[in-house]
This record gives sequence, structure tokens and C-alpha cells, in this order.
Amino acid sequence: MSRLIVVSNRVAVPEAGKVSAGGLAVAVNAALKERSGIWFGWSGKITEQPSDQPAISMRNGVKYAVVDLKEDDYQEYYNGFANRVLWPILHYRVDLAEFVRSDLSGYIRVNKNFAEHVSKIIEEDDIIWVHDYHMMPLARYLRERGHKNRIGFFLHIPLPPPDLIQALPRHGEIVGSLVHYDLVGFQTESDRDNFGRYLEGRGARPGNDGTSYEIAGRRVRIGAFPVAIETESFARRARHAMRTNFMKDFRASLTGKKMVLGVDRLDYSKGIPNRLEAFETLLRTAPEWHERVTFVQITPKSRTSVPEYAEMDRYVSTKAGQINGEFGDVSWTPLRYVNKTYSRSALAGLYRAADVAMVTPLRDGMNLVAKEFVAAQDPEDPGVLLLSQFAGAAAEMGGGALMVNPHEVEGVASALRRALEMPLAERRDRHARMMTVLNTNTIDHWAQNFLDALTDPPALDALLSARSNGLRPSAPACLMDWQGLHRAQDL
Ligand SMILES: O=P(O)(O)OC[C@H]1O[C@H](O[C@H]2O[C@H](CO)[C@@H](O)[C@H](O)[C@H]2O)[C@H](O)[C@@H](O)[C@@H]1O
Ligand SMILES: O=c1ccn([C@@H]2O[C@H](COP(=O)(O)OP(=O)(O)O)[C@@H](O)[C@H]2O)c(=O)[nH]1
Repeated sequence: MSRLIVVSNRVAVPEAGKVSAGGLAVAVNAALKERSGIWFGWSGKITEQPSDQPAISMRNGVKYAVVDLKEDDYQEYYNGFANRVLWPILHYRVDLAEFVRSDLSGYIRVNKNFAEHVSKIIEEDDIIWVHDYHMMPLARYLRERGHKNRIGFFLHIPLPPPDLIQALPRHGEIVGSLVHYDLVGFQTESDRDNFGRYLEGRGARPGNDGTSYEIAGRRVRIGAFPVAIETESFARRARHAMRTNFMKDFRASLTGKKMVLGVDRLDYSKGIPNRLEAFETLLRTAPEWHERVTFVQITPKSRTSVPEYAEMDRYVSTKAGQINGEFGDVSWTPLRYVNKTYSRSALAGLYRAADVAMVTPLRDGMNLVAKEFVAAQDPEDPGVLLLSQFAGAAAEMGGGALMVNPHEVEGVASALRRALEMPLAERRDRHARMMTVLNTNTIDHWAQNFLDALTDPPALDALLSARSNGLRPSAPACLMDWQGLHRAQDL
């Protein structure tokens, strides 16, 4: 069996007793779990003179190979181009992008350096899977070194329409370089279609198979592969968590009040200010909820050296203080705003104890918190998911969540009230609909679907032709929906 080499900016080497690093980490570890593989990337450390050799460690059959970054690489590549240019533009926030040429040089330098390291470990049959916006041009530099391996790329964050991509200086070298991959995967069909239109604008010709484009002598396939969670084990974790002292103490502290929960990195894309304003509107317009509800907002700090994040930090903590000052009482703190990172087990318990989860990003690639919240619920007495229409998760969870436009604060406040007052039968019905999705697309399916599409394009062609022969009602013809194709195979 060929080896799988995963490349991403952050590498989450599992460490006993250490808090998990987030969605991407969980997803990639699950992909590597079943395969003989290597995960290469940044160690998370900054050193003056990084070693020429990656530091290697083995955990549960997976090899982790990590390198340190120099201070200027960290500033230019990670804080600069990745998080002050690509992140805002790909999240539709061109207004927040701060482009500096030296940051782009740093981004290219680190990508070339990663390619040099990865090049040394690649064997002929290896499959290479590159993750996220930090590493867009990596395949190009590997191809320049002569590697003909199958290389796939998955973008964890949104991809906006071509007009917005074009606001990115030298977008052709960055987003355009994705054509050096064999397969490019996105979280949603909308992201995938935006990329298809972007390629067409650059002169790419759609292939006859309906899933690929040809440009500059290369053929690239594209698809939607919504990232998922370990549904069953997360549900189990949530059940067990309720027996811990942590959860017993927490529930006692609620003194019978309803609990609304938010869990997000402190990031402007997550819509935290709008959410707090919606809670404030509820308290202002529905005084009957005073002393009967507690909002718990868990917000680990993120990318703190980036000025836009520091500004968000100041705004949110001021707003939280103002809400408590205005509405709180000696016996009631309406909002508990916490900047700590919690373990996945602690989070699972908090999700299960919550009556409502507010997941209201202004834009989000997927948002795994939305899925984890649903998986953690007691099916007999489930909480309600209030979900932004701009989260990638909305494409799958829209059938059961209360959908909101996070820009309409009064609308979110009304939805929050409706969620708090929703009858049990409706809560059960909505929860069951979302669980069907989470049980169908698990993290193992996600990884398997992507790797099958990357390694076995003939199977993909066969499925597509089966579909065009009437085995499945035709979907938007130009591009593929790999999950839909799997269902077609079942027919
Ligand atoms: O590594 P950081 O800079 O600390 O940021 C953490 C991760 O944030 C982003 O997560 C995205 O991936 C999730 C899983 O697919 C998805 O659910 C979410 O919507 C995205 O925002 C980022 O893409 C990762 O690279 C970061 O490691
Ligand atoms: O205190 C925390 C807060 C979040 N998370 C995890 O971080 C991930 C966040 O992923 P999401 O897709 O929601 O957003 P991202 O931060 O990746 O943009 C989820 O798996 C959460 O369980 C965590 O382990 N501890």
C-alpha cells in the first residue's frame, strides 16, 4: 500500500494530557490513523537557526516530521501573508487585507523550503495531501523538483467568487498555482464552483468528464468534500463527560437557568460581536428572560500578533463587560466570557449541557463546533443549533438548525428566543435530521472520499458516466459532488 504524506502548516503531534489544536488537527489525525503515513509541517516553534533536518517522532503508527520557523518567516509567511492577506480575502473581507510585498516573499520562501524538506522524503508511490491556504503553491515547487506523484489539496476555509479572488495581489501565482495539484477539494459546492469560474476566467477548458479543467498542459480535478467529525466517539465522549466533577460543578453553578453556548477562536470571521449584540437585544426586549438564562462564550485567543485580532479582543471584552454591567445583578452574571482553551472532553460536556448553541460566523469554511454540538446532544432532550447561513456547515445542517443571517442582529435575537422556547417535539425532530447527516458523513468517510478521488480517477469517471446514463438525477453538470457519486454507486 502506498504511503500517505500529509503536509500542513500546523502539525498536531498527539501529546498525553495536552489540549487538541482544533478542527484541522482532528481531521488530519483521523485520516492518518488507518494508513501508514507521515505528517509534515511547522513545529509551532520559532528558532534563530532552524535545523536542516525535521524533528521526527512516532505516535500510534504515524510519523510526525516537524521544522521550526525563523522569526522573519513566522512574521511574513504566517502572521503576514497567510493571516493578514489570504485569510481576510478568502473570508470575503477584502477591507481587512494588509498586503506587503515582503510578506508575499516570505510566504513563497517558506513554501519552497517546505517543498525542499518534503522532496527529500517522497518515494515514487507516495500519495501527497496538502492542507489549507498556507500551502497553496507547494505542488508547483514539488513539480519543479520533478515529482510526478499524485498530489491533492484541501482548502479548509471558504473560496470567494472570482471578483474577490482577483483583489489578491498576484493571485495567479497563489490561487492559480492550485492547478499543479491533481485534485483540489473544497468544503462546499459553492466554494468549488467559485474555483471553477475562476479557472474559466483564466482560460481553463472544462474537461469532458465534468469534474476537471485543463490549463497550461495540466488537468486538475475539483470537488466538494465537506469536512466531518468522529460522530460516534464524540457522542460517547459527551455522555461520559456528564459524570465528571467538572460538569457536575458547572451544572450546579447554573442553578437551573437555561444555558446558551458559543465556542470560537477569537477571530473576526466568527461573528462574536454580532452574537453578543443579539444576546443584548434579547435581554433588552424580553425582560422575562432576565435571571433565567446564562450565556457561556468560550473564546481561546488566536493569532494574537495580528493587529485585527488584537482589536477584536479589545472590542469583545469591552462589550462583554458592558452587557454584564448593564443587565447583571449581584445574583446573576448574564454572560460568562472565557478566553481559556478547553479539552475536547470538557467541551463535549458543555455542548451536552447547553440548551442552545450559537454558531454565527460571518464566514466560515465549515465550523466543526456546529457538528460537535449536535453529536453531543441527548437525543431525548436535545439542544437547538442556531446557525449562520454563511458557515460551510449550513449546506449540510440547514435542515435541522435554526438558520440566521448574522448581520441582522434583531433576527438573531428573535431566533435565540425561539430556540430557548422551542417545544421538545420540534427539538427532537430537528436534532434527528442533523444526526442523519452526521452519521452518514463521518470523518472517516471524508478522508476516504478525498483519497479515493485522488488515487482512483477512473472509478470517478465510471461513476460520472453512470450518473449521466440516468442512474442518478443529474446535479449541476459542470462539477462533481463526490458524495453524491458515492450514493450513485450504491444504486
Ligand atoms: O492554526 P491557527 O492559525 O491557530 O488556526 C486554527 C485553524 O483554523 C482554521 O480552521 C478551518 O478548518 C476547519 C476544519 O476544516 C473548519 O471547520 C473551519 O471552518 C476553518 O476555519 C484553519 O483553516 C486551519 O488551518 C487552522 O489550523
Ligand atoms: O477551547 C476549545 C475551543 C475549540 N476547540 C476545538 O477547536 C475546533 C474548532 O474548529 P472549527 O472548525 O469550529 O473552527 P476553526 O477554529 O478551525 O476555524 C473544534 O474541533 C473544537 O472542538 C477545542 O478543542 N477547545
